[in-house]
Amino acid sequence: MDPLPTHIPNWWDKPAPVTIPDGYADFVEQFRTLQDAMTAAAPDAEQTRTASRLVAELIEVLKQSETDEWSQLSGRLPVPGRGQTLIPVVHINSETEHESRGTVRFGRQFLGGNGAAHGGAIPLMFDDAFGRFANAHGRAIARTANLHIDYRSVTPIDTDLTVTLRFDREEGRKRYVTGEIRDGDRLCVEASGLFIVLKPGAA
Ligand SMILES: CCCCCCCCCCCCCCCC(=O)SCCNC(=O)CCNC(=O)[C@H](O)C(C)(C)COP(=O)(O)OP(=O)(O)OC[C@H]1O[C@@H](n2cnc3c(N)ncnc32)[C@H](O)[C@@H]1OP(=O)(O)O
Repeated sequence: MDPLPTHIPNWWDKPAPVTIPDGYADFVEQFRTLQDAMTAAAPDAEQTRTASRLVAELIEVLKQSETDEWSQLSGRLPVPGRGQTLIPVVHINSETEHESRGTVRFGRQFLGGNGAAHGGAIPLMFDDAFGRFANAHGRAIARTANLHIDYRSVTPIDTDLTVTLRFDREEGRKRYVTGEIRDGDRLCVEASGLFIVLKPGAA
């Protein structure tokens, strides 16, 4: 597992960092496994009742620590996937200011049909990966203005795929990024995005 820092950094101009408890990263991984297991299962009535009771207990435990956006942990961890269990996790193997290379594996929860990843999971992955990359390397905060996806061939689930992101150019407040997913040599997806640096005072 990727090493977990002990605190969340301030991505926006917000108060004090939040402490990450021991075991939280493992819990996030378990939660992703739960989503895969849920998708892959065909429980009988008794198994459904048991699973439902356990999930109800889990909800009760988590609700005890419900908090605001700036204190929550999910989506804010400075690690691959950011602790956001909805998003396919891109593991970065190498990165410069201009290019990022890594891997992604779409688990069973991202199944569209017949072994192929859902067409909506792919832009979700790119928005997050582009968003992180476009905002990395000391660059000022920018938001996605547009995102374009070309599905060139089927993207398989449960397969280690390579992801490449490129920071193509910057024109004033506009940042242009492109990327692709490959299964071995086979091109699965091409993507491009426009990120716009926020105007002073914009949130
Ligand atoms: C959220 C970030 C957290 C960062 C923290 C640290 C990172 C931690 C990791 C986080 C990883 C997750 C990252 C998720 C990233 C999202 O998903 S962000 C959420 C999705 N995006 C949004 O909600 C954005 C909604 N839209 C907006 O807020 C505004 O439209 C925008 C995009 C800020 C632009 O508004 P604006 O600043 O008023 O821009 P404006 O002055 O109208 O236009 C500027 C230029 O851009 C052009 N332009 C504007 N929109 C478009 C467009 N759609 N198409 C083409 N051109 C356009 C204009 O024509 C203009 O061109 P020029 O005349 O200068 O040549």
